[in-house]
Amino acid sequence: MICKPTHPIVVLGAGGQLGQEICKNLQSRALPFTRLALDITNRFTVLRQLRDLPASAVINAAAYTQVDFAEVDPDICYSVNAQAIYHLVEACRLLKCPLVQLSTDFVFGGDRTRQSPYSEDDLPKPLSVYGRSKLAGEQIAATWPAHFIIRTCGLYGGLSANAEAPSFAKTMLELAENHLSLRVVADQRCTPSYVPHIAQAILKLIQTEAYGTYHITNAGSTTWYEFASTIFQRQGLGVSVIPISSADWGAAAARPHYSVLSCSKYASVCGAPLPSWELALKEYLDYRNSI
Ligand SMILES: NC(=O)C1=CN([C@@H]2O[C@H](COP(=O)(O)OP(=O)(O)OC[C@H]3O[C@@H](n4cnc5c(N)ncnc54)[C@H](OP(=O)(O)O)[C@@H]3O)[C@@H](O)[C@H]2O)C=CC1
Ligand SMILES: Cc1cn([C@H]2C[C@H](O)[C@@H](COP(=O)(O)OP(=O)(O)O[C@H]3O[C@@H](C)C(=O)[C@@H](O)[C@H]3O)O2)c(=O)[nH]c1=O
Repeated sequence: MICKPTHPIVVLGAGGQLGQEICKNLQSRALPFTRLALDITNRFTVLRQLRDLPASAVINAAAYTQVDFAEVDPDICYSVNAQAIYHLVEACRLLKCPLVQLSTDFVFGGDRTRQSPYSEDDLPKPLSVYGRSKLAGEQIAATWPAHFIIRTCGLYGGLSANAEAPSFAKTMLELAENHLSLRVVADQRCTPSYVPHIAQAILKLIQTEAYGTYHITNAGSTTWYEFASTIFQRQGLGVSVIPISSADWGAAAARPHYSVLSCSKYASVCGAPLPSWELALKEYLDYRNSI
């Protein structure tokens, strides 16, 4: 069951920030489905639309990603992030092709003393409805042996409806236009990751038959406070960034204080790690400044 570099690939959630970037990389090989074209929670539609396609893989970039709203509406979050994956497993079984299921660093966080990067073998312990729903989705995807479960983190720099997708980085740059100071959490350490790098890494990995769970992020780690400060410093913006705690920010969903992912398994299968978050951020800002 090899995903040959010339064969078409189904991309679900093709209107999302990662889905769009994957389709851009695949060019004519993409068989893209936006939510409007295919609602993954509808088993009948999934099987009818996918069963006869000449697909060599199904990449599921569709998800419910509103972490705070998920706390008040867990049913819709679970139906997209978990229940729907049963339908995708069924479709991949019919198509005899691998399932590529995107997941998140938010499957971790419950270990509050953690201070070293999580490997794929570490026991997940989510803190939020979103994190638990994504973990459930992983477990369902893993019932199909030909699976790639890919955990990533803090995506930015992708497109949505042909404009830049909402992300922490974009929000910071927009807020800087009319704020002299911003309060940003300084007690969540993770690795914000640049969508073009993640999309390319996924497409490289799935050309192998090394099925399993992988962590794929840019290298290194930072806090949102440091990330925002670096953005403003690099852009020469005089915004003062005030470090605050997650409790001060007061979001509905709890976030991990530490969710850095070790990506050494990806590097050993694909030959090299991704660039550091600092280099990725430079690439993003250079691109943004050039348009
Ligand atoms: N964003 C991030 O920082 C991170 C994301 N991830 C994971 O990466 C993956 C991609 O995330 P990202 O691109 O940022 O997410 P987006 O929210 O940008 O895109 C998700 C897409 O899924 C679509 N979708 C939602 N519900 C359904 C449904 N029932 N059927 C079909 N499509 C649906 C959405 O459509 P619509 O817009 O119409 O609702 C949207 O286009 C997800 O699995 C996410 O959990 C992991 C770590 C970090
Ligand atoms: C806008 C803003 C956010 N924040 C905080 C809130 C939050 O804790 C942190 C990041 O905010 P965001 O809302 O961008 O991201 P958040 O929803 O925490 O991001 C997550 O998205 C999901 C889908 C994932 O899977 C994760 O990997 C993760 O990146 O920054 C501030 O402290 N100050 C601000 O001005």
